[in-house]
Amino acid sequence: MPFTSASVMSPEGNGSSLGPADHGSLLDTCERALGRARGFQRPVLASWSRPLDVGDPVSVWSRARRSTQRSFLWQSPWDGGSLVAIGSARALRGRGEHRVRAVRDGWRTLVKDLVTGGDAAPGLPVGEGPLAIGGFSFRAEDAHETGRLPDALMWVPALQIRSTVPVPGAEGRPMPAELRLNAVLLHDSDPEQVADSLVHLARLCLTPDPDAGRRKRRDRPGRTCRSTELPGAEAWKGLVRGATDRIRAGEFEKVVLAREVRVTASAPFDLPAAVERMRGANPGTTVFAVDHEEYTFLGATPEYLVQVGDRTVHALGLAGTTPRGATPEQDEACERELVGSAKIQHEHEVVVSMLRDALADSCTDVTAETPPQVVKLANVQHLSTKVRGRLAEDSAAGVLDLVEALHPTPALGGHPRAQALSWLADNEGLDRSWYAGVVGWADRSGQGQFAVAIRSALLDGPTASLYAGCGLVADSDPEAEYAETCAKLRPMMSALGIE
Ligand SMILES: C=C(O[C@H]1C=CC=C(C(=O)O)[C@@H]1O)C(=O)O
Repeated sequence: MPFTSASVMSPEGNGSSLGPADHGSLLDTCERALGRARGFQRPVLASWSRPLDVGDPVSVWSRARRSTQRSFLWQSPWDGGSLVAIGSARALRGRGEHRVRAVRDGWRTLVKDLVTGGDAAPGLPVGEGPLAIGGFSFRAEDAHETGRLPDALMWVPALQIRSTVPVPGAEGRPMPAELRLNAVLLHDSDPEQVADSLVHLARLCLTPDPDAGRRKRRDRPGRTCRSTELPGAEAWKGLVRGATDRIRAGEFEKVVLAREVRVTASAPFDLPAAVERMRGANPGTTVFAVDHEEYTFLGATPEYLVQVGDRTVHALGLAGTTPRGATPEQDEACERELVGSAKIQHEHEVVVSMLRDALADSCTDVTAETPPQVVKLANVQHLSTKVRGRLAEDSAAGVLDLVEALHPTPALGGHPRAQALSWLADNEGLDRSWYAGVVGWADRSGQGQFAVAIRSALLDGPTASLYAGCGLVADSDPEAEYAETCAKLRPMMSALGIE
């Protein structure tokens, strides 16, 4: 594809197009990577960047996501970071027990010979250079057995745009961002061809979509939906009773039991519209979407597993739930129950103490905030505790090592982990896939952010699997737990337009 300076124009005007000098600099980066690939006789990652102005990054994702097999959207309230990634320069895979480590090792090897070019954008949230993005299923075997999303899939995107999340009302107004184009060069690659195809991709992502307005107007088509609960409501409540029996018998202390609602619609779901609704209705959550082949996994989660920036580590204990009240008085009563219930406190403390212990292996100055805070979401409220530490001077651990150490926490699996997971494997009867897994990104110096993928759904055209789970302890009540899962499912139902 021949390059012309006018061929890569974004809708946002100045600062948002690539020129011939950019093309020359990108080509130079690819040529240097080729030289290194020939010298070392191994694949070399080339990563070229430049500052750019973008309007709403979500609109870039919306128009470009289906042009390649993989895309990624990330909008986080933690540091206001936004990431849109299209295409894949290199997949990093892992299987089984050591899947996170396998991905980490693949990533480390790839960035060892990294060749960079262009200019990085200053002043963006944490994260630097090319990123590895993607996630891990709840349990290593799940996805492998059923062939939906892989156990572990991270990849280096061909195109990544990092910026900050637009403040409400400012969507579409140009703001500073970094465009980065990545490719892996082999000893026999043609650098000109590589550079041209990256420019072609950038054009695709940055060129305005004349249909964007029309698409917004098609927001809620007259779609009809058929839903099935897996398992059925009474069977699920029976499982709750079975779990609490085992807990009282001393087999384990806590288990997080989930259920699925499978929805078949008369027409495919409108995912850009769903993302818009999730963003609008769930402030304070991380909105993510992972496109992999025909599947899309998306969610708006209030929980993060771990964040590493500048050698500071943050983990979050989020466990213990009550509904939101219909009036301020009722809401306060629900909050009092959340804060005052010994059962909920216990459910929460199990998570926080595991996080504290796990961080202590690689961190100094590990602290957990006390007392736990109350996080209010659209229709539920949770107990929340931030746990923080500093990576020890002699620690080489990065964010992926912490993912391996922490996942799954007792907020998703249970405690003790092995016994709870074994009970779930024998009884839950669910393919959780990436629900209650982790989704996020890592940079080459071990910084990164991983969210816990709850309040999420896995979509395949007109079929959606929605998930929700509850932490069970000895005195959990099946009816109350069932109602809690209904409340947790509601935001995704509304986002997808399922009534
Ligand atoms: C497992 C889920 O939530 C977890 C996170 C917050 C509160 C939870 C609870 O109170 O049970 C769960 O541990 C879910 O939303 O599917």
